[in-house]
Amino acid sequence: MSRRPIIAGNWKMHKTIAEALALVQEIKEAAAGCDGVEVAVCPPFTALAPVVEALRGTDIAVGAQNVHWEDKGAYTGEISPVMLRDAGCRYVIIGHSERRQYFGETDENVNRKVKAVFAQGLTPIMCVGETLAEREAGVTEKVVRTQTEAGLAALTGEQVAGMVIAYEPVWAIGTGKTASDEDAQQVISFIRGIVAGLYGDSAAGRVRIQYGGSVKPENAAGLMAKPDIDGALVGGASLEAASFTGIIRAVVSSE
Ligand SMILES: O=C(CO)COP(=O)(O)O
Repeated sequence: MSRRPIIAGNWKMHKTIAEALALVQEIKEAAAGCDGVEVAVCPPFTALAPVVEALRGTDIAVGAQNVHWEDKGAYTGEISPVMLRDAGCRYVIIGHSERRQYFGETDENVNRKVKAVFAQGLTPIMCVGETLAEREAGVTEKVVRTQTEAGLAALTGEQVAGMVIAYEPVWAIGTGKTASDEDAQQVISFIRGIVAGLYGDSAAGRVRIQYGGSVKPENAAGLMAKPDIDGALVGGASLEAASFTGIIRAVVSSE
């Protein structure tokens, strides 16, 4: 089963509109011809519509970094799936560890958001991953299983097959510490097994599962060469065109 890898840049809380437009212009030029992988950028909300406009006519997709589960209502400060579709998004990152850690995101809310995003025809990038304390306590699989099962509850097999899951060990995010290729492969293959148990082999064979956590041009090819790793969710290295496109090229050449 061949799955097209997806390299997505999670810009987090970085870039004004002008900076965002300058970055996507460079990415657009440098990523032209990298057809073997799908490329996506996830700017902050304020830059979504201008970035969508700047990327019109290219294959580069745009994603948001969070969403509310209701389509509209009295939820001051929130952004709905309808609004993200309206802005031209294709993807939505849901359940990032920074949202779990700093903003009280729960597994239950992740699941609500995943379902709400599908209802608007958008594709979730659902994040799971253990903290350092959890890894050291030997409960990585337990934590990842709980997050994955709760996040994927009550979906259809076709929905799961079409979505993206990102395995991001919290201890590897922004720390410069990357999971070894083998450790990342092991947990990602474990997640694929959970999907198989819940939704069958067909969905498990099609769902794309990314690795995220200090991915750089130097370590991307080794990670992507692993059989179950279908791309990367890139933080810091996605903020500069040279490093982001370096990752894309490393992945294209390892395919
Ligand atoms: O959180 C991440 C992507 O969502 C990873 O961030 P870094 O690539 O900066 O470690």
